[in-house]
This record gives sequence, C-alpha cells and structure tokens, in this order.
Amino acid sequence: MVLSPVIGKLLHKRVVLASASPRRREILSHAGLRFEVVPSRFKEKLDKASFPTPYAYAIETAKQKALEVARRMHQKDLRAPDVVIGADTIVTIGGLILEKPVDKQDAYRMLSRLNGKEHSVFTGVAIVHCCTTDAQLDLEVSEFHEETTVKFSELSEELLWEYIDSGEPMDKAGGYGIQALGGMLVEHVRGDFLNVVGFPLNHFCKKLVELYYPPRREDLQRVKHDSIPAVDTFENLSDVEGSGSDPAQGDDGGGHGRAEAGGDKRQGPAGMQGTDSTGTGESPPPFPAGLLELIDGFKASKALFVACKLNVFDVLKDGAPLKAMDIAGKIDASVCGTERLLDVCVALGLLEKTDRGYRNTELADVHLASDGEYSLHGLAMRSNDHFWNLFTDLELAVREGASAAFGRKAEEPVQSKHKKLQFMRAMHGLAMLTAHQVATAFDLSRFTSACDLGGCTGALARALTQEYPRLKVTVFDLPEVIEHVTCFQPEGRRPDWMSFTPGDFFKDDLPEADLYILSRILHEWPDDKVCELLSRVSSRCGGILVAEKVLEDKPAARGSLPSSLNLLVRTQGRERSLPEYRGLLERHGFRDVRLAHAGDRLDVMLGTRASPP
Ligand SMILES: Cc1cn([C@H]2C[C@H](O)[C@@H](COP(=O)(O)OP(=O)(O)OP(=O)(O)O)O2)c(=O)[nH]c1=O
Repeated sequence: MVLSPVIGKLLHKRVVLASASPRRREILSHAGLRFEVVPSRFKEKLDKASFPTPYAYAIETAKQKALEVARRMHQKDLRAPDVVIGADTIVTIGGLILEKPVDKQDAYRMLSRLNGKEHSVFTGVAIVHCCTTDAQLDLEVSEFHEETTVKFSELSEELLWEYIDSGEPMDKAGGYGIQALGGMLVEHVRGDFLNVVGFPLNHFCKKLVELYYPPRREDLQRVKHDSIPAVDTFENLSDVEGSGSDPAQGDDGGGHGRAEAGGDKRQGPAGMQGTDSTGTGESPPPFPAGLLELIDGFKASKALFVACKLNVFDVLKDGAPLKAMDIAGKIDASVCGTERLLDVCVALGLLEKTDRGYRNTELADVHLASDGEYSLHGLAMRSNDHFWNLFTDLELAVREGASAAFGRKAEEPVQSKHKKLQFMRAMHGLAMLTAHQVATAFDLSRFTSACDLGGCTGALARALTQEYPRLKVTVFDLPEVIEHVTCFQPEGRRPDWMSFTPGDFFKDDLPEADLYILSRILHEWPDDKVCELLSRVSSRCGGILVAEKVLEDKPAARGSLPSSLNLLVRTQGRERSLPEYRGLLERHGFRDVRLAHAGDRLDVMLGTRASPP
C-alpha cells in the first residue's frame, strides 16, 4: 500500500538508493518505495571550506554519491537505472560541520560541542534521472536540502561516556542517533524528525510533486503550491496508460474517452520525458507552470532587490524573529507594504514565518545580509540600480546588435564613490564564491609569481596565496578601484603578502609575473581588444589562467544566459566557446590549453608557454 501518489510515480521505474545507511533504506521502504540498494563508493572528502554554506556541501556530497552509482551501473550494464537517489546528512554548530566520528575521542569532542546547545542537522538529497541513448548516459540532477534544529540537554561527562561506550555514535553524523539511545540526549526538535535520521521524506515527496506533477490550472485553485497532493490510499498504481486510475487525474481516471484524451503522461522531469497533449480541445495542455514562473520572474527579482535595499535581511540577521510592524519601523516603511513584501520573501524561500514573526532563512543570512563573507547583497544592489535599467534596452540591443546599442546607453562611467563601491561589492561577492575553485582548478605550484589583471578587491589573489604560500601575487586594477581595496580585506588593512598596483592594462606597464590571470575579463571585450591584451602579456610570462563561463555545444546552461545578454546590453564583449578561447590563446603562443570546471557559473583554462628568456 502506498499513501502518497508521488511515491507511486516511481513504482514502475528502476530506482536505486545510493546509500549504505540502514535508516534511509528503512524510511523509504516504509513509505512504500521499491528500490535496489547500491552503496556509493564516492569518498566523502570534498573541501568543506570551498562551499559557501554547509548545506551546499551536503547537497554536493549527495549528488556525487548518486552520480558515482549511476555512472558505475551504466558502465557495468550499459544501462543505468531510471532514478538514483543519494543523500548526505551533516550536523553543524558554530560554523563547524560534524560528520561521523572517527573514534571514541572524536565522538566525545563532537558530543561535548553539542552539549546543552542548539545545532542544525542538514540532509542534502540528490535525485538523479538517468537516460541511456545509444549507450550514452544522460543525467539530470534535482537536488534540495532540509534543515532541522535539535537542542541537547545539559549532559554529564559520565552520561556522555556511557553513551559513547554503547557504540551508537560511530556511524552517525554528529556522533548521535536521535532515533535510538541518542533520543535521550535531546530536549527538543524543530523541523522534520526524519531529516535528522538521514532522509527528509516530506520534502522528498514535495520534490517529486514538483518533478512529476507540474500543477494544472484547476489544481492550482485547490492545492497550495508546495504541498503534497491530496493523500489518497490506493494499491494499484501505474504509469502505464490505461492501467488503473492515476491519482493526478482526480476521480475520472477510469473513464474511457476523457481518460484517453487527458491521460496524464507527465512521467518525469521536463526535458527527460515528453508530455502528451493531444491538442483536441477536450483536454487542456499541461499547465505551463515553469513558463508562468518565467513570465513573473522579474517581479521576484525586484522583490528581492527591494528587500535588500531596505536592509530587511540585515535587520533580521542572527536575531530573534520580528513581527511585520517592528520590521516596518526599523526599515522606515509602511506596515501593510512591509507585510506584503515579507510574505513574498517567505514564498521565495528567503524568509521564514513563524508565530513569533519573520526570520531569515540560512540562505538570506549567508548571502543577502550586507556584511557576510559570502554576501551577494552588493550584486543584488548593482542589479537593481544598474542592470535593471540597462535591461529595459534589451530589445534595442537585440534589434541593432551590441555594437550599435553600445555607446548609446551602455555602461555608465563608475564615477561616484557610492557607485564604485557598489560595483566592487558586486564583483567581490561573486569572486568570493568562486575564488577557491578557480585557485585550485589546476596545480599552479610551478609558478613563482602571479599577476591578477583586473583582480579588483583581491578575493582570488587571497585564495591563491592561501593555496600556494610561496606564490607572490600582485593585483592590478584601475587606480579608482585600488583606492578602495582596503575596506574589502578581512583585517581592514592590505595584507603584506599581496601587493596592489594601480594601472590600466591596455595602457600602463604591467607588473612582472610568471603567470597572468584574467578572471571574468576577456568576455567584456571584443576579439581585437582581447588580442591587444593577450599580446601585452604573452611575451612576458610562462602561463595564463583564464576564468570565464565557456559556452558549450549543447544549449547554453541557464546560468550563463543572463550573463550573455548582460554583455549584449552593456559592452561589446561576448561569451565564447572553448575552441574560440583556445584559438585566441594559441594565436598568442600559449600551448596545451586545458579546461577545468569551477562550478556552474565559471570554467578555468590554463595555457602555458616556454618561459621568456
Ligand atoms: C544526526 C543523526 C544522523 N544519523 C545518520 C544518518 C546517516 O546514515 C549518517 C550520516 O552519514 P552519511 O554520510 O549521510 O550517510 P551514511 O554514510 O550512513 O550512508 P551513505 O553515505 O552510504 O549514504 O548519520 C542518524 O541515524 N541519526 C541521527 O540522529
């Protein structure tokens, strides 16, 4: 018997749980899912420091676990399963990620840290849909995370050691198992209990709803957007046409004419399987939820920008929940307007609403408050104040081409101090998110000095010096940028081990360096300017590191599309493919140009040449 129709959607698929966790197996089989278990061999050794949030780390680990199993099964049988599920559970306290203890002492350290305090348990989940065509494996990953807060009682040393000696902590994140003896340590839990045990079943079902049941118009009136559809109890579930009623179809599943025309074949995530709309007029086409979301997308962006501009996320950072009226007072805005904005932020997943008022989600705390290390507040503000206006000219830019539009209402000169700082904050936020991945994409230990051209606040330079302590790094940027770099340094002063040189890389002498770095620079310029810049550096160095989003043969990744239009409306530059970058670099004497991915939004290329005599 299956209680949730969404679980039923998986019954006729070959589903694999990529996990050795007996808890995950139990939770999913109790929910009525049929699956095979293939524990993942992925080594959980990702660099935690390179992730902006703990849950990003858990999601990535879950994803790698699932992908490893999908690829291994495909290699073995040349046929992957239909769906592979991976999960990873971590405990976090005070910015520290706790996984499974390595020994009893480690378990003691973890439990002492949790003793008497509240901590968060995150489970990242990846649902990988596999499709094999002509022996080629195509993978589509959906991912999410769930957070549960757990408070431990004050526990005596004796009790901690007794618990550790029971052996229970050793295979569990944070060194405890809430479902067994560890339950005695816990004072209260806020959120999904099963999430702590290793699998957030409720969120998983909601995710399946999103994937398998894009809402229909009539459903939208009845069902709240993110809830699981009305729970039916039924035994005979089938994806196969005509074999029993489909819960997504309500009560008419058994009827012939209508059932035939309207039979729901929305079997999987968009893109992996087609929909079957007959277009006869008898049944409406599948509800275009994604399209409507796109049409409304600008409203969501604007709501986010306005909340940032009014410092909503700063007001709520790290504090107790506040009522709309109190927030309105602090941001100097009307109560009714504030309440509506806050509710929109809740719907967008930026705030949470409880009986005690509104509070930031972790995403907002980390990325939307203005002062965090990984804050994107500056980027949101620049998007609001600058890109928003430029995009009103998109139609003109498309009609006339970048070069025609450029110069009419293109990049405004960054004159005022306010504008300069806003630009730098935006660049800094993006660079902080990717600096570590760019710095570690290749082994750069053979270089002794590097110069980051257009390196702005030095975020990438700092990551390089952390990774290669012997590398001497210079940041080269316009004088009006260098003038303000100090306020972006963690200690509020320029570090001794990095130098900043003001200048224009098209006009002024460049600092001597073994390796030149161009991160998000070349896409700003047309080919002739790129060649001018490359010829200035090529004769002087042994290597070049270029970080850009490289266009791929397949349709561009969603993440790179806005950037490509951004360039169209404001500069004469453009994104380029690997052959294009390779051609440009090889024309200037760089050989052996290699590519590495540095996350969804950036790729890194390294080209080398014989060191100058
Ligand atoms: C906090 C907590 C964790 N856990 C478990 C859930 C997970 O199985 C484990 C965290 O380790 P994970 O690395 O998430 O999972 P795993 O190694 O057990 O299995 P696999 O990697 O093969 O999927 O801790 C509990 O069982 N109870 C708890 O209260």
